[in-house]
Amino acid sequence: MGEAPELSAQERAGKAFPVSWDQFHRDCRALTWRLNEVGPFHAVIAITRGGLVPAAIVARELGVRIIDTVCIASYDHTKQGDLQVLKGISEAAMKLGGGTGKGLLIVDDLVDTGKTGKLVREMLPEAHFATVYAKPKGRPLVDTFITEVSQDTWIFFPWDTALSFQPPLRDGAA
Ligand SMILES: O=P(O)(O)OC[C@H]1O[C@H](OP(=O)(O)OP(=O)(O)O)[C@H](O)[C@@H]1O
Ligand code: HPA
Ligand SMILES: [Mg+2]
Repeated sequence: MGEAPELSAQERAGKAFPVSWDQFHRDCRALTWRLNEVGPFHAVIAITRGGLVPAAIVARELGVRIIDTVCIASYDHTKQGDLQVLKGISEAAMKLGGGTGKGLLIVDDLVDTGKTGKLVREMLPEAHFATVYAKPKGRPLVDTFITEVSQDTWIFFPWDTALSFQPPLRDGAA
């Protein structure tokens, strides 16, 4: 008997949570309302690539113009592999955060298992970490987030999706 095919994280998740551009923008603005109570921040550090979009919106709302990136890859589409730091935090941003990240705001689209967030927190232990969405395993790592979804939910972001035809419920049943 052959081995069962390995399930992707998305397949394991089961439930789908699609997010439109409009919803994402609203959620980022709601996140900023909360962050405004915590700041001011010297700079925003976006965890690429998913953190780039919320970082742009949050930085615009908070009037922060210094934005740096930490480039980490872990999921190849929906399978999580080893974390790879492709680019670290710049020296200039490190200096602004006094070497520990104090006064810096780390932004990502979501925390899932928390592996990515943990790695960045280790680089900047005193920074504030904000994500738009959080799943229970990663939630303890995040200082501020907007919406929690269950661990068995897969979030579909608007930059990964497109509008497509859906057969009507009744006629489309196979
Ligand atoms: O909490 P974790 O289980 O570590 O997962 C969360 C991370 O996974 C996704 O990034 P991904 O590695 O897919 O890269 P991307 O941002 O370039 O899409 C997401 O944007 C988070 O950064
Ligand atoms: O639920 C998710 N959606 C999109 N990307 C992800 N990366 C980890 N978890 C997720
Ligand atoms: Mg990411």
